[in-house]
Amino acid sequence: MTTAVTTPATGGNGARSAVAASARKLVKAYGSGETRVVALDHVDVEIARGAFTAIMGPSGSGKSTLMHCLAGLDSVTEGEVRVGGQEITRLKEKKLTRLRRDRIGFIFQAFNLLPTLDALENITLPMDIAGRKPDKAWLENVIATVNLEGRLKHRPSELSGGQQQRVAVARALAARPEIIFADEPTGNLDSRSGAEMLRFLRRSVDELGQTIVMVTHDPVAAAYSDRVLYLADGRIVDEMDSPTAEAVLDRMLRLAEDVPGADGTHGSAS
Ligand SMILES: Nc1ncnc2c1ncn2[C@@H]1O[C@H](COP(=O)(O)OP(=O)(O)OP(=O)(O)O)[C@@H](O)[C@H]1O
Repeated sequence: MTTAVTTPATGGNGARSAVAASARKLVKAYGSGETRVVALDHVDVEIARGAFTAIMGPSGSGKSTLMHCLAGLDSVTEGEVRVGGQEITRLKEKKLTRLRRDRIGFIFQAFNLLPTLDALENITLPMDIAGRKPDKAWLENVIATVNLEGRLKHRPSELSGGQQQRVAVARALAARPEIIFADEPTGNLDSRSGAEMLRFLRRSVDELGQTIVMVTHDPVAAAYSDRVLYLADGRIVDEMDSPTAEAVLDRMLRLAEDVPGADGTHGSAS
């Protein structure tokens, strides 16, 4: 089974679709002949707008590849990907770059902050590069959401790891992207900063209406989401709405019995 059905977004304004991004019959293969690896095997998925979606699965199951294809960071072998209704798989690199810059936000494990800029300058940098003026009220809202009001003039070296991560979150939120992709965003944080970060992501969905897709190995992190998609061997094999950490862990263990390698010990995607 490779189908995941979206949860309808509540309270839509009618003009925007309830789906922020989608993939249809998405195949991504690396290499050819003997060394060909099918990382994604006919994946159908819809990412609900204004919701927090977690992608889980064992190492090598295709999580990062799915995220990169949905974000227009990686080309696809077959199938189509849409962001906000726009088909992106056949876009030329220049248009893709613009789409990523204007409509997509990223949070990676490494925060990629510029050391010579202060927190506020780091937050507005993508908009400065794009020549866009930040919406002042929105920016203040984002900064308040991530609790950075007292730290805006600090450089990254003067901030704790958790604070730096919050700057990275604020940077992703500030431009009001259509969708934010977060790849193991808590991977390099201690558990307290990680929990803080996840609460901010949750708040940005609840209070700012942000759409977030997060790749994670951690059932506790996944429990902050609205919906968990489980990948194994390049396919979506299960999904769960309103997850709890216990339910996610239980499902992972059961999938490990059904799908060889789904316990994360020897995942393969061949
Ligand atoms: N550039 C590449 N060239 C060849 N194979 C690749 C490439 N990138 C990924 N793969 C393969 O595609 C499959 C899926 O990889 P992917 O990184 O998406 O998995 P993942 O679920 O994110 O793994 P992890 O949890 O370990 O980060 C793996 O078998 C991987 O070896």
